[in-house]
Amino acid sequence: MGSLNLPTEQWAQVVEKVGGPATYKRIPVQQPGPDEVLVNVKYSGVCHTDLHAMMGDWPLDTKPLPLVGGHEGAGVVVARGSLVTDIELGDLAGIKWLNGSCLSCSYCQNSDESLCKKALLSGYTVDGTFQEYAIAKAAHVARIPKGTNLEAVAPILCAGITVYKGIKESLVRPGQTIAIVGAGGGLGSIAIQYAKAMGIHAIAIDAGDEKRDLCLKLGATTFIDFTKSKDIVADVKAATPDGEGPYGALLVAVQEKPFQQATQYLRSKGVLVCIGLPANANLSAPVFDTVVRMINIKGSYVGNRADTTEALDFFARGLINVPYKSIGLSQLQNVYDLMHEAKIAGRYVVDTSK
Ligand SMILES: NC(=O)c1ccc[n+]([C@@H]2O[C@H](COP(=O)([O-])OP(=O)(O)OC[C@H]3O[C@@H](n4cnc5c(N)ncnc54)[C@H](O)[C@@H]3O)[C@@H](O)[C@H]2O)c1
Ligand SMILES: [Zn+2]
Ligand SMILES: [Zn+2]
Repeated sequence: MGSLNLPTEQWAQVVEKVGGPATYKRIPVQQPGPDEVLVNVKYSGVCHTDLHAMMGDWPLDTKPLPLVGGHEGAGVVVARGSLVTDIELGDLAGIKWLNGSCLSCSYCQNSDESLCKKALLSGYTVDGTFQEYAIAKAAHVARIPKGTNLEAVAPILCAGITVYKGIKESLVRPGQTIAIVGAGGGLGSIAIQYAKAMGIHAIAIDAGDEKRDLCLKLGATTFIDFTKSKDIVADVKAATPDGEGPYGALLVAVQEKPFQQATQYLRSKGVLVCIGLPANANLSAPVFDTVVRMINIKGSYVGNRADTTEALDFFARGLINVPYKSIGLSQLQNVYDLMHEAKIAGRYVVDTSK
């Protein structure tokens, strides 16, 4: 194994029981296995998924507690296993939700790596990036170009990849309109900019003046406040040129209701892309309408390695300005509290040095 000088202990945020809170404490620095790298995480974005993981919201077990969350980690490679030859010590790298996958099952062969049954999930089935030193499979770490601002790029590693892939899955084309539901949050605010960069009009749906101002500043064509609108379906349709509704809807909200509404305002042949993962939520739609209006309903789950490279390339070209606020890793629980109340416009990024 090759490595730079490493400490034996580090600061981390550790979840010790379901429901939290996360505890800021010293833990040992781990060594990477033969096909892994150790990344000195400088900054990590805080995704709503981290909060779902701590709260035990999903029908999918985490690794046995204690768990270190986090999966938008941007940093520097400081150690690599003996089999790793294509990333150097000192290179910039990103740890994403998909920490590793088997690379040989039929899903991996088809580049649907997120569907791999042996996938390792950062901050969920393996310890993640809310620590100073985190491990990932070398094949899966994102290659980040030299000179990149690690604080600004961190949210691309989950939010960016996920919404970029989701917009592609929506099949919405340049010149057409997409509805982004949950547009003022982390995924949503970044989705507005990918849509804009791809030449797609975005109808942003969320709540409150701060999120409205942010969405419009980031390039949304229209903002609809779901707490004020008397008829969301009518308002969304009215925001499209022919009144028929958008070609696609990207659901990044953390409540069930908007998933049900979306099939009603999509234009015929429209595509509903489900990305948000509210706890215990179900999705139903009238069969008759779905058939005769040819509505498509699909899920989209992060992205593969090519999506990662492409999403980072949009960032590198200056097309995506992640709206983030920075805070010390020690303050993570405060971010979770704000997130739980839907009070975060954009993304929080934690700095692992404080
Ligand atoms: N599918 C995937 O691969 C994937 C990847 C990352 C995150 N996620 C999930 O996406 C969701 C969003 O994550 P985030 O980090 O952006 O969360 P966030 O808390 O930053 O944003 C969620 C937003 O949804 C808004 N919202 C709530 N109810 C709404 C409603 N009825 N209509 C419109 N907006 C509403 C909130 O006001 C908030 O702004 C989470 O459930 C997360 O787990 C999925
Ligand atoms: Zn995430
Ligand atoms: Zn696989």
